[in-house]
Amino acid sequence: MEAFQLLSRGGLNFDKKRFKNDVKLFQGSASISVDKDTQEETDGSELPAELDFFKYAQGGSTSKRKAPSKEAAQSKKRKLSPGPDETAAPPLVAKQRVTAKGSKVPQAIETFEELGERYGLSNQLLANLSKNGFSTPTGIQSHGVPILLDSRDLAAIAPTGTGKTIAYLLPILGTLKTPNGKADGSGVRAVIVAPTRELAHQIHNECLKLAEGRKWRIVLFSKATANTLADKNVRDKVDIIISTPLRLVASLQAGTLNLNNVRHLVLDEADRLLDAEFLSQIQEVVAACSRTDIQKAVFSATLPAGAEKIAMEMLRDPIRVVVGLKDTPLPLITQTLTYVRDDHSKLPSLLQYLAQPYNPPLLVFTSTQPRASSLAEELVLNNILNVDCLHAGMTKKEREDAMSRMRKGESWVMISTEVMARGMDFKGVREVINYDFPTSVQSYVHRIGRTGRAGREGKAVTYFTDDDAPHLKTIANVLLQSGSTVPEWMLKLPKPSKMKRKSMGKVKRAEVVNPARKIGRNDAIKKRDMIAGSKRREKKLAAKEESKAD
Ligand SMILES: Nc1ncnc2c1ncn2[C@@H]1O[C@H](COP(=O)(O)OP(=O)(O)OP(=O)(O)O)[C@@H](O)[C@H]1O
Repeated sequence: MEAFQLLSRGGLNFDKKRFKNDVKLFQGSASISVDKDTQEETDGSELPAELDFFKYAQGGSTSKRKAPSKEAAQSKKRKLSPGPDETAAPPLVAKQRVTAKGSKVPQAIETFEELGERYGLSNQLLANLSKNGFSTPTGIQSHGVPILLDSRDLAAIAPTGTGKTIAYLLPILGTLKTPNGKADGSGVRAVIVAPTRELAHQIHNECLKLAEGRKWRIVLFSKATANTLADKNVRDKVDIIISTPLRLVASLQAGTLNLNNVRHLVLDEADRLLDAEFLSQIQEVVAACSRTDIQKAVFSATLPAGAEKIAMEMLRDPIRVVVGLKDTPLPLITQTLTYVRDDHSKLPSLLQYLAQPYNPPLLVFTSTQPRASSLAEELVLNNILNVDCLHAGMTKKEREDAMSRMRKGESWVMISTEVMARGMDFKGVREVINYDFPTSVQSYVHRIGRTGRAGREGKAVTYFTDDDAPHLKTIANVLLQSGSTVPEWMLKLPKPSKMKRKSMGKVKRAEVVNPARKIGRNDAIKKRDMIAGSKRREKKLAAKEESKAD
């Protein structure tokens, strides 16, 4: 059985003693990095003297550490080899614990074929699963699919990259049966909501692959398609809409969309959709889905208590499934917390990191759009190859182009903001760098979850400065929970107050990552082109000289 399935499958009693060798394999990764001008290396027991965190901590030592740099050794082994999707699955693994709470929980499946026997899932759907390489269900698929096919409401919490998309798409397609609502009256029958355009697009693609061979009309809701669907005759033939909340609400308010035949409503990245920014839009969508027998499901890798309460109130007699530990990254991701003295020291640290062989594509998260653009420019000016940037301040076309380069493996370093943190599935991303500290545990879990997908190994590095220190313990606990070892002094830091927790990652940072450089984007591009031109001329000249010598 593939490592991915093993890792993410259910198994109610995870016996740590019995699997102690596997457990060991998961441990020993939170560490510690490179000691040059701007970064300090720390190990499990001692605190670098320069770190002034004792103002937060009670106890610990001030002596300098002497631990060897495990990171440096590892980086020597790294190869610069862009190849988005070919990473091998890891050789281990332990089963993840699954808890399913609710009344009359349906039995989980072991194989997709059981769905044919138990629920009459069509051979075509089963064939499409296998055609896409989905031979064995993951944990959330084993447990979640029967629940949804039993027409139950579901709150599903499962780690990043463990196949939640298929867990809700498969039952929807399995239940819709005939296309164009012939048997079910007219009008859209399923709505899937996602927080970003890019994620909605990705879900749409997954849905098309799974639906291949059937004539279901599956629409990615955009300005253009919303206009087309304003015509009721067209709209009535649509089976599934995949959309961001705002787009749906705009059409509902314009009276050009009707959701009163919707039988399935899925909120992907539910905690994000139920936060203050989206909540009223989601409430409007839910209210518009007026069928009393509608099935609702919420999915996410994280579901903090507040969001869970709202979700549970929205669902009817729900079953709550949790795979692994809530709000916890997969142990497949090697996590590192790296000290950098201050914000200005991050750029040299990153350049130093990129000067070593690394595994592209690499995803780098900044806290704001201007910082993402500024960092991308700086990398280009420093001759880093194939740098790209994607944030919500870019035009639709720019975002689509950046996505397309990323999918084709043409981007080696992608700089982004929270917009890319959730749901995006680039299987080949092997390294994530949190250039700016995440704003919450959830943000951390989702950002680093862009690597370590579908059973592959990944690596996540998080830079922290003195300003981030009050929140270090919160993230250190996440590392610990996911099986990484964490320096003891970090765990001795006091717990931040509720007030403090809210300020996590919200340090005031300059818009430009290199304040020494005050040039605009155009100047940066000009300079890059000039450098490239001069290199080309040099090469030409050298070639001429060579041929003369011959
Ligand atoms: N049964 C399966 N076997 C093998 N691969 C699978 C299976 N199900 C899904 N995958 C693959 O796993 C990857 C991750 O799936 P998906 O994007 O649905 O994860 P997710 O749990 O929704 O992650 P996130 O929380 O980040 O949104 C995808 O590339 C998908 O094709």
